[in-house]
Amino acid sequence: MIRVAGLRKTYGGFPAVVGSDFDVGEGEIFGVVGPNGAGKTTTLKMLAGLVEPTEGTIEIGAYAAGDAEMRRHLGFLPEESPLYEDMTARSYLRFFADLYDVPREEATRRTEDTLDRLELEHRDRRLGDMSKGMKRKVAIARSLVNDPNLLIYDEPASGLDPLTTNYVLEFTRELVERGKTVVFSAHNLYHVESVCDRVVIMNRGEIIARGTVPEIREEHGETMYRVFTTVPVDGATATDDGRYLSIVDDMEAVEAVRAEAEAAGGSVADIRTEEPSLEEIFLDLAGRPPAAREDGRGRADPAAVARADGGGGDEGSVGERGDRRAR
Ligand SMILES: Nc1ncnc2c1ncn2[C@@H]1O[C@H](COP(=O)(O)OP(=O)(O)OP(=O)(O)O)[C@@H](O)[C@H]1O
Repeated sequence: MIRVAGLRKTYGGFPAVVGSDFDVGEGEIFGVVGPNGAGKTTTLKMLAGLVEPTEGTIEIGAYAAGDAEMRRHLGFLPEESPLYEDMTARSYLRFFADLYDVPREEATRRTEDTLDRLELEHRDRRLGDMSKGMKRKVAIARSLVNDPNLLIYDEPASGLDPLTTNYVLEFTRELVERGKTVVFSAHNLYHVESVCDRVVIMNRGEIIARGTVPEIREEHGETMYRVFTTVPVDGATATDDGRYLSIVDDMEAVEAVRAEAEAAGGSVADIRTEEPSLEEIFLDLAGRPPAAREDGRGRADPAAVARADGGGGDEGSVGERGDRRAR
């Protein structure tokens, strides 16, 4: 549905997006991920035809990005959605439906359905008196008034509480189940991991990884193995339930732990694999923490998780991986 080739955007010589290439299939939910300043918003605005690329092409179905006919089938949710503060949710949505010439009855049905699904209460309250989460729901409903088949959502869940975030992400998934195509950006990698079919990871204007989350894991991540033995082996730590834990990064090392345990008269009691999260892969690729962690809205710090559960849980930590990899 979307074909992007050689896309580049510079602002007064500053490269915000550097030679992007990617395709998005019809009915796909596609994530554009990266830290603040990675070039996500610029990419999405170019897709929506709101920013002119410096170089490159964007085809959306049979149209070029920005084509007036294409825009009729597009719903864009900006990162910050300024709403007319004095309007109520209902009057605001009716206003936008009128701009798209949606018949009144149809518009009412469509917007009420969306607001029901998003559980927006107080639909006749002034937008200026609504919370951030409520405003975001109204903005999402606005992106759907023209029943578009392509939705471009810039950070749809950014800054929302966990419950509202969940609603928004689930709702985004539902849109795809209803046959729509969704491209959305996020700096919280967990949001993307839980929802997207495919992603591109951007950093400083560049795509540094792409594919499904399992593909990215396979290409860039490293599966770790937590091997529990009944006797101590070199480098293992004792667990609360009287076993010994070794963390290693390949099957050869697993076999070495097994051989050592058996030589000491013990055995391997359990082996658990541990897949790296997208965030851990990002850390490895970009070499610095994503913004999600900087603003405290990201996933829990894995090192803190490991500390809290004594290192014996299924979730590993970046620090732990680094420390034990030497085995
Ligand atoms: N209109 C503009 N003029 C000049 N520089 C810009 C403009 N818009 C974006 N930039 C710069 O381009 C880079 C990419 O910005 P962009 O907003 O696309 O990033 P982003 O990944 O969406 O970040 P965020 O998560 O903070 O929204 C940033 O360094 C930004 O400062």
